[in-house]
Amino acid sequence: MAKHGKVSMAVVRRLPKYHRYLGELMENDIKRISSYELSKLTGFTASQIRQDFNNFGGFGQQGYGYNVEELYNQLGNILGLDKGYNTIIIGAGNLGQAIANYRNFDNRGFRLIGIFEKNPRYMGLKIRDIPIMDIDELEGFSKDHKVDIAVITTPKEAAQEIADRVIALGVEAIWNFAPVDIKVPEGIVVENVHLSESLLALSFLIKESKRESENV
Ligand SMILES: NC(=O)c1ccc[n+]([C@@H]2O[C@H](COP(=O)([O-])OP(=O)(O)OC[C@H]3O[C@@H](n4cnc5c(N)ncnc54)[C@H](O)[C@@H]3O)[C@@H](O)[C@H]2O)c1
Repeated sequence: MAKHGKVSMAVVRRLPKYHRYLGELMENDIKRISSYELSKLTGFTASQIRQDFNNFGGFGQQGYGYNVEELYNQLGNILGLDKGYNTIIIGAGNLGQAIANYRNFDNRGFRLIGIFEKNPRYMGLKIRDIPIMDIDELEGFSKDHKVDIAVITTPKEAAQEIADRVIALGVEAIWNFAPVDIKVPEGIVVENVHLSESLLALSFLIKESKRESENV
């Protein structure tokens, strides 16, 4: 299993789920929770949860469980949500616009500061007050703004070139939606979101579940 620092990627993938459930518990004014209750919510075993948290020193207290708000904040810090990231989107088509319109990313510290496009018909338009700019303005823009994350929502043919371009400008993290595995130098992080791969996995699961019910 791949590791990120000392922590395995499997743990990294579970952290956002814990964080989301804890956020919901806070909304419902629940102050503390045992690992058993957290396991019923998340579907992970209680020992898995304790092991996961032990990677970061462990947070619970024997006989008390976890303080929901404290754990939520600590996991948020571990996920880096306390930092705040300047984010740009490249490709203002269907998906780029949908992401730009989603306010929740901003609420979590992913500040959208610019949208870039090559199609002239989008120039001068804004999404939630963020201007859509010509892709040729990217270099000038990044002289005045520190960009932490670039979201790539261009067709796959343009994705690698866009990635190289933003990396040359100092961007260290890419959230890539184009169905291509972008190559990056060491030290640059990429999170690929390949929606069609997820859909194919769903198709497989449908097939398996039908097969199992037919065999019952
Ligand atoms: N829409 C979805 O639900 C979905 C699902 C799975 C995967 N994807 C992937 O996400 C990406 C975007 O999909 P979409 O549906 O939004 O496509 P789209 O065609 O609506 O939008 C892509 C936009 O990128 C722009 N673009 C192209 N080259 C560019 C460049 N060099 N610089 C700046 N902008 C450039 C185009 O002008 C266009 O506006 C694609 O790679 C697609 O395969 C989308």
